[in-house]
Amino acid sequence: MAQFSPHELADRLKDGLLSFPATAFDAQGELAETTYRDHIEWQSGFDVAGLFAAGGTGEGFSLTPEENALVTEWAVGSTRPEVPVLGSASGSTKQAIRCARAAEQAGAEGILLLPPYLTECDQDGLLEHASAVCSAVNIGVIVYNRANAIYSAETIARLAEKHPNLVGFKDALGDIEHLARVTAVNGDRLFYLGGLPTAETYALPLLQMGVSTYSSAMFNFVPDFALEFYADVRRLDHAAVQEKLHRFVLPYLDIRDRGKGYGVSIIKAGLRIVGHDCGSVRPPLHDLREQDYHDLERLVRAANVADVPTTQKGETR
Ligand SMILES: O=C([O-])C(=O)C[C@H](O)[C@@H](O)C(=O)[O-]
Repeated sequence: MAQFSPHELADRLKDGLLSFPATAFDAQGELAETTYRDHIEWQSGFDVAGLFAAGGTGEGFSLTPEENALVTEWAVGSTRPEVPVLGSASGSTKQAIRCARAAEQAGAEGILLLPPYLTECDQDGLLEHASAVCSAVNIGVIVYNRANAIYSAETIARLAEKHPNLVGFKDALGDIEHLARVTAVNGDRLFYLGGLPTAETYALPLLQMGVSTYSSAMFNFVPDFALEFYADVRRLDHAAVQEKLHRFVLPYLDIRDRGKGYGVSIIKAGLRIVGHDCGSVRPPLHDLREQDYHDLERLVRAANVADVPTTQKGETR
């Protein structure tokens, strides 16, 4: 049973950093329950506004619906009670409904609706898809504007009018005109969160457009740094944001951009480096190549963004 109404949830999420925990796998690529629960406990011990299980960084796209339900249940059971957990829904409309209902049953406070796979879709199709998921649950729903699910401002308005539990719009398109339309048409009926890869990069300029928070993938392994970055953004402290971009975020992007899918793989590498190993990524992603791993390790040390256990020093994987 959810503790927050959809609107209470939105109020809570919009003014704090959002955690998107990695999903832990064992050496065979199967879910690693204890490691995952430990990771959630660690992550929820920080001052985050919400925790999104099985999102993009959580490789939600590589989980079966049964695994998705388990991961959400474990997250709900391992987080601090004050930190709301949201589940994810993806794939066909039927599968997304199944995931959304399972998350609600597991005690999730909301759902992030990921894009459906493969096919292109027009606005009527997207409206029907998102509408079916919103109708299937009572908890809050956030749509993820990305890939084949690009919602027009009008589609969002129609969804918002029909479904009081649609509370948020997460953007990973990064098209300023599109975002301006969505925010102008929908105003404060929704809250807006940034979801471009390594969302810190865009956080300060997007705040001007009403995007008051973002999904921080790097929070997984440099939580203190990510929280300080968010605080700098909200204080509009340009100098502090620039300093952190130069010291860590930009050189981090240089490593992330060396491989497709590295946006997620680099998080698992970072977790290993800081001593919170959550295993490898699942195909179709692959882990960082050795040189990239070592470069990330050197960067984490040089930028002084996390403690690196001494046993990790110079260790090859
Ligand atoms: O679904 C997710 O995990 C995210 O949206 C995380 C993002 O990919 C992004 O915001 C990031 O990399 O910080």
